[in-house]
Amino acid sequence: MASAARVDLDGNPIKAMTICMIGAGGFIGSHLCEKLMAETPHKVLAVDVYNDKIKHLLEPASLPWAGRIQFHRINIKNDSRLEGLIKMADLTINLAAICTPADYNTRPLDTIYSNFIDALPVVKYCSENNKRLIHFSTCEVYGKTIGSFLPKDSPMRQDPAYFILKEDASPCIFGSIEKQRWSYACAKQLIERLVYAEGAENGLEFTIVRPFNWIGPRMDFIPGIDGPSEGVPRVLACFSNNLLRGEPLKLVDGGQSQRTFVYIKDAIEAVLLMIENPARANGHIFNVGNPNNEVTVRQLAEMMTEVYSKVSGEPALEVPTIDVSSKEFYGEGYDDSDKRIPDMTIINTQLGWNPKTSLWDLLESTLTYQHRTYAEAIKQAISKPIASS
Ligand SMILES: NC(=O)c1ccc[n+]([C@@H]2O[C@H](COP(=O)([O-])OP(=O)(O)OC[C@H]3O[C@@H](n4cnc5c(N)ncnc54)[C@H](O)[C@@H]3O)[C@@H](O)[C@H]2O)c1
Ligand SMILES: O=c1ccn([C@@H]2O[C@H](COP(=O)(O)OP(=O)(O)O[C@H]3OC[C@](O)(CO)[C@H]3O)[C@@H](O)[C@H]2O)c(=O)[nH]1
Repeated sequence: MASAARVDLDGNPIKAMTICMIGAGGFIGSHLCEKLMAETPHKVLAVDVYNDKIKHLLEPASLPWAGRIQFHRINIKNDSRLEGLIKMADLTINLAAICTPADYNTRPLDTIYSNFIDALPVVKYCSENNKRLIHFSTCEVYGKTIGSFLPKDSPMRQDPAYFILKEDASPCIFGSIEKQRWSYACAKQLIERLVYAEGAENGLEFTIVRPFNWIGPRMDFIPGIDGPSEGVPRVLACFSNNLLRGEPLKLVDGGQSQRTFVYIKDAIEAVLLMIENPARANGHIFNVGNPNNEVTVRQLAEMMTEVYSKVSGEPALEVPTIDVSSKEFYGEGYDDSDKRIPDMTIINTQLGWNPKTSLWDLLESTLTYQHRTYAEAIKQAISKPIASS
């Protein structure tokens, strides 16, 4: 039976479009490409320096969507082919970024260039060619909550007005300049302001996405297995690496920071709604997160330890966590967001989207993937004698 014609939220038929996806080879990009290939008629021009996370979508030629996804190995810093791809597409999605906190204070210039300078031509080509842009920013543009400046024991800290982060109301509050951690968030803030100005002055049709800690399979890398041994990925991969190696999980400054985590598969649903409902998404900035999944980093470590024990069948360590200073773990210039709870009003109103997956469930499916993918390789790596110097 022919599948029913797909319609948008207002009942209009959805026409097949061509999407230029920059950064398609990354964590979010790979899941978005999977969704677009499996559930839509759209075509993807996948632009990235790497394609290992989307190779399963590109080969073999017998895949049902073959011909609808093309990989272009391009570094957008310096490649004249970029404008041509943007002109070929109906929509450009820009995911490209250095977005691992360990880089922000140690590679601040690369971080600023990647998140601001390198995005400038993408915005320019979209605006000059009247092409729609979905630009990926970050929840980190909010920085710290207003409540974090109140006395520690102030009851006002419990008032949502002091911590709920709202796209069209909350300020962006960063640390001082020598806290170079904020190089990333500040670069993201300025590119948001440039996109917004292109919309206001030149009519660019844009949507800005502020992801709130999206996690799931294929996020970052496991150091020493599919990434550099000395690499420091984001917390999911750090903790997964510790669990896979039977090491205690390191809690930076005691793991007191709070985060809300959303399952990548829930978040991708929100992005697909933005893609296929331009009339509802254009001109908006969207928080995309799960306010129901808030934990401290310490609680995340405890939950991941429990879930990993269940999926691997291995007992947890007697002492599953150790505290480390941020200076020791990240080096000079680190600082942190205290709390990140997204206000969901705008995305609910415009797109009717809400996340579905609990933190326990998303950790169970993600750690099952991590164990299945890496446990054997880690066992081999650990059993190999260290080459004598
Ligand atoms: N994952 C999250 O929870 C999260 C949270 C906040 C913001 N974001 C934002 O979402 C976007 C995607 O994040 P992700 O988690 O998929 O990260 P990722 O690092 O997995 O993916 C980024 C991709 O961009 C590519 N890239 C970087 N610079 C490039 C260049 N010059 N030319 C071509 N390709 C380049 C990288 O090779 C990588 O594949 C980023 O802009 C990030 O700031 C993600
Ligand atoms: O081994 C570890 C690793 C990290 N932490 C602490 O966990 C918190 C979260 O860290 P992380 O996931 O690396 O990143 P952030 O949430 O701080 O910022 C990211 O969020 C969005 C994005 O923009 C892109 O993904 C990025 O900036 C943090 O408090 C670490 O200190 C730990 O204790 N142990």
